[in-house]
Amino acid sequence: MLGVTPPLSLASSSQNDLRLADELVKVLKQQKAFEPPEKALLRVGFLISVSSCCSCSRTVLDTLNKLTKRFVHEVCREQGLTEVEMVNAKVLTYGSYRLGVHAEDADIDTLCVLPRNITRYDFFDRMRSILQSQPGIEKLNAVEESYVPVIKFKFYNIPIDLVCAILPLSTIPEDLNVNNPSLLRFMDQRCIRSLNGTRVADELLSLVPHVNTFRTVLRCIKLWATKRAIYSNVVGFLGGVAWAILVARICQLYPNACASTVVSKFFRIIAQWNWPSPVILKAIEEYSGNGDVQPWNPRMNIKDREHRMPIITPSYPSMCTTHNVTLSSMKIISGELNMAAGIVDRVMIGSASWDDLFKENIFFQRYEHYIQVIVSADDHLSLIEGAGLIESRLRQLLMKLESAPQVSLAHPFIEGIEASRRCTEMRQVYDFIGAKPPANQQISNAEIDQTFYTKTFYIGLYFRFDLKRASTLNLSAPINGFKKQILQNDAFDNKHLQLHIRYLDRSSLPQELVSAGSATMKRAYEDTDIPSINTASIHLDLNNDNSNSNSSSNNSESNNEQNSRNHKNPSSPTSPITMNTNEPYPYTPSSLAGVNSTLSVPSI
Ligand SMILES: Nc1ncnc2c1ncn2[C@@H]1O[C@H](COP(=O)(O)OP(=O)(O)OP(=O)(O)O)[C@@H](O)[C@H]1O
Ligand SMILES: [Mg+2]
Repeated sequence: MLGVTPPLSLASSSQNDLRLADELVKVLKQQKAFEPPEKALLRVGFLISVSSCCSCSRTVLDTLNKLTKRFVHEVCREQGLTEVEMVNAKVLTYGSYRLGVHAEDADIDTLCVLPRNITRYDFFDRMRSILQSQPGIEKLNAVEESYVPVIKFKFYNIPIDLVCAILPLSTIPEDLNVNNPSLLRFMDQRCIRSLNGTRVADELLSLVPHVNTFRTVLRCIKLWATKRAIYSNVVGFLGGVAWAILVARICQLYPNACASTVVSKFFRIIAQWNWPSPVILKAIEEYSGNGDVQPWNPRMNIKDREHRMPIITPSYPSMCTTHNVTLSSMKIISGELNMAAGIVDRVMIGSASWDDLFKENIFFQRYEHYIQVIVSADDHLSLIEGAGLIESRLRQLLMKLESAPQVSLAHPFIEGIEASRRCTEMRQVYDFIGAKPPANQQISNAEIDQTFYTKTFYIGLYFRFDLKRASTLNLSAPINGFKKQILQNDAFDNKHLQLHIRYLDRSSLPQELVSAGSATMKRAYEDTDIPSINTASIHLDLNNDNSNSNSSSNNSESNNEQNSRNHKNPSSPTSPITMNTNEPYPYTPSSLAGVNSTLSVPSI
């Protein structure tokens, strides 16, 4: 038996379900949930021409492996070691690539496994320079201070995440078994976390009854979650590993069922899960007392009790993959699961098709009210760094917004949207970065010739009451609180970066956003006008409290001041606050109801 409870059914699937499973695979292929063979070859083994000026031909993973060995040998030589060639290092994969479920546009998650004489500093210094000078590598960004330190880049346009783990070994055997727990004993926390991705992927595959069924179902769920704009760990939804654990759990509960049956069970069971009961694939291994990485344990750690939808990795030390989930994102995920359960029920009886499951959620048509968080820079590298910081902190803003009594739902779009524009007048700059131009015409008309870059994050807002009838809504405390937090952060480079937050109603959104679906928004778009604030429809006061922001956000502040003056509603103080009946509530509260206690996992 796999899993922490006996299976719910050992039955095999019906002929009808088997036929639907075949249809599902066809639809997944049409939807590019499988990587086409030519791209697969580029990643793993086929020879490609590196560049016109270079006679050698290599593959992405093969090249990374060779660069890693070169890097380690260089450092060993500098350390004066003899027999440097005897010291080995290697690259492993993790994430969806290792699970065998990566889609056409997925990243490759890679891990450099390094011997004990190499330091993390060497990796971020020497390895980074080696990568930087490698043909085919671009957009390199090292995020050294993150929870799992990583170097991100594109290699022949394939996004790569490269992390490193230093093992307590003098050389790394080619046939290293990463699942050997004794390896963890003398490793630092960051290395343990980095190694964990590979260990989790291997263990996940060993904990499901049929790997092929698991993979098909996971491809289906990943595609559905992407189309419905709920696939993203960083902004508070679920990322690849969390969806993988959920799918693996349902596979365990129906070990003999085919993919279509498992998909239908998946939506019903997860929609009714008795949160915060955790989803686990095996009993969590207790803290061994070695090192300071403690497995997830809500009885011992207060922080772990805050997790709303705990989905726990199987390998020691078990971690919660969903600590970013907020009240709003939980409502949204539950609503989407319920809707999908209804669709799949119809697919199973032949009154709907799989394509109906993968209809895009048009985020930019769903809400009346949006907040734009615009980070801008005068060079692209600063933008990448600044935007990374904002994205990783966006959850703080979401939590602040959803704690405002009037806000029923704060829904982040799953990714920031990049734009760049060459500006020849200062007024274009102000317009582009979302700041108000100064009153002084001379400054505003001043000529320049420079390209500016922005990354814009969107939050859809749903209010508890009808804004047209209610008083002016003051969201200045959460907005300014968030701004202050960012601007005071040392990692936010005030010299090159600016942050502006503003309100837009749906009619003021960039047109291409409103017409494009969530999945097609992945591409950055260039030279696009971001409209100025539509003053006629604003009822939102973002700047009416006592909290002050850092001076570099002055433009935005004065902008908001102006707006709040423009939009005082004379009847507001006495306007009754009414429930919003104009717009159907996008995720019904009933989507949170329903408990299936028989499925809950054992107490922890
Ligand atoms: N919140 C998290 N908690 C624990 N591990 C995580 C978390 N996010 C990422 N990881 C680890 O990093 C790996 C790669 O993350 P990533 O977001 O690329 O997901 P993925 O499974 O590779 O899916 P995708 O196809 O979207 O790339 C995960 O498989 C997991 O091992
Ligand atoms: Mg990945």
